[in-house]
Amino acid sequence: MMVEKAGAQLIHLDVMDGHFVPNITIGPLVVSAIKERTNLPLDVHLMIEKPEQYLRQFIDAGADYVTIHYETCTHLHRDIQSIKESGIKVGVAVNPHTPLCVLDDIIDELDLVLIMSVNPGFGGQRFIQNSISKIYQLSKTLEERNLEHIEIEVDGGVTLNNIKEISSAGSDIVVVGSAIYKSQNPTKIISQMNSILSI
Ligand SMILES: O=C(CO)[C@@H](O)[C@H](O)COP(=O)(O)O
Repeated sequence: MMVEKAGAQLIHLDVMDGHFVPNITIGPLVVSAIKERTNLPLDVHLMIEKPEQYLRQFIDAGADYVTIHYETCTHLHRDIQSIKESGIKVGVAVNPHTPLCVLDDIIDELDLVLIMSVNPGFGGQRFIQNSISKIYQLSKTLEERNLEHIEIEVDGGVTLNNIKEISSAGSDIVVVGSAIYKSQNPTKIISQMNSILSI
């Protein structure tokens, strides 16, 4: 896989259902086909309503992380436990309008928090600048609560121009779509980003 050879560390897969977000992408069959073509961890981001009905299928398809949205889960704690019981990593994503405090009572159950830095649904959008203070705030909270093993992931509008600021604010994982896939030279972009991040 090109991005793996170029130095990507993880494959982030956007699953969209045309309900929670106004776009439709892939399902478990595609996740399992990608699993066969890479050794990188698969980070499956479920932008779907009623994710609890589909967790088993994405776990069986080979997800190493499953991330569900705070906004789609009526019984978030139960859904987190279902993912954890399968032995893979669990993440919770928050939309740009959702304050981090909604995670206060479940955050210690998590492996990852995904801060959406665009409104979910489409690639190619502009990074929402307020996300920087959100990343700082989460990073500070994790430090204060002795939860620094929880990874902070940032998704949407990441480019060569802002990746340093995003990383310095405290993110551990940055998801990059258009900046790589719409580039004339994706390998070079990955290598430049890795060098900015000292990877
Ligand atoms: O989940 C989403 C959008 O819903 C993101 O993963 C974006 O698709 C990332 O793409 P760019 O913003 O980097 O183009």
